[in-house]
Amino acid sequence: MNSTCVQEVISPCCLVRRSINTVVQLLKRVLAHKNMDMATVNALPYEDFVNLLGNVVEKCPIITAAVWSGRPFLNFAALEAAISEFIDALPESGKEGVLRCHPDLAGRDLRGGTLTRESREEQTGAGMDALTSAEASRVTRLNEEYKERFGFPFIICARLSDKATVLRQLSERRRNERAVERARAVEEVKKICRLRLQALVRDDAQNKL
Ligand SMILES: NC(=O)NC1NC(=O)NC1=O
Repeated sequence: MNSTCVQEVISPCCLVRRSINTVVQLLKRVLAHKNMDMATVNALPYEDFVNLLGNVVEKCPIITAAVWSGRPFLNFAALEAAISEFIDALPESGKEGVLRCHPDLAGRDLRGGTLTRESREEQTGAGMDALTSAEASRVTRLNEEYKERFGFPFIICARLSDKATVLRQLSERRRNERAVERARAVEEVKKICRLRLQALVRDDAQNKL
């Protein structure tokens, strides 16, 4: 190490400057992340990529971690497709594992305030926090029946549903055959994923319609 380097490493002034730079970089990233374009996403280091996009599939950051190595993504659709393809390539037991990472609708986590931020916003948006006591009992009973039958929770994209739709679908879908219902639940996970991604990453194709 030459003397300039030594000075730079030990100079308090230099250390302060570096800390400020780190904070500025972090702030820039946080501000940019509200609605990142694809170039920003593609430039994210692994840790930031997973920190920012790790919950696009509920409590499955491993999926985000896995697709990171597929960068650069050409566009939003390519990123979304990489996530979908990862899920599709899982064995059925893996897909069910992904489904089991989802909280019940209007379940204990909603009541106890332990949902992820995304899930809370989605469930409250669909009125799951405003059920009458009769509705709440019905949802609890049907959720339990559903889980008993399939071994994973009932999943529906809450942002695309309202209270009536959730109740109707829960009642209807519990009669499905197991493989049909598993595929249906995976489709709902992908819809949830798309909307979560759109909240973070600019989908340029959306504005061209
Ligand atoms: N079980 C279930 O559908 N959960 C959810 N759906 C959704 O859009 N957000 C959720 O937490």
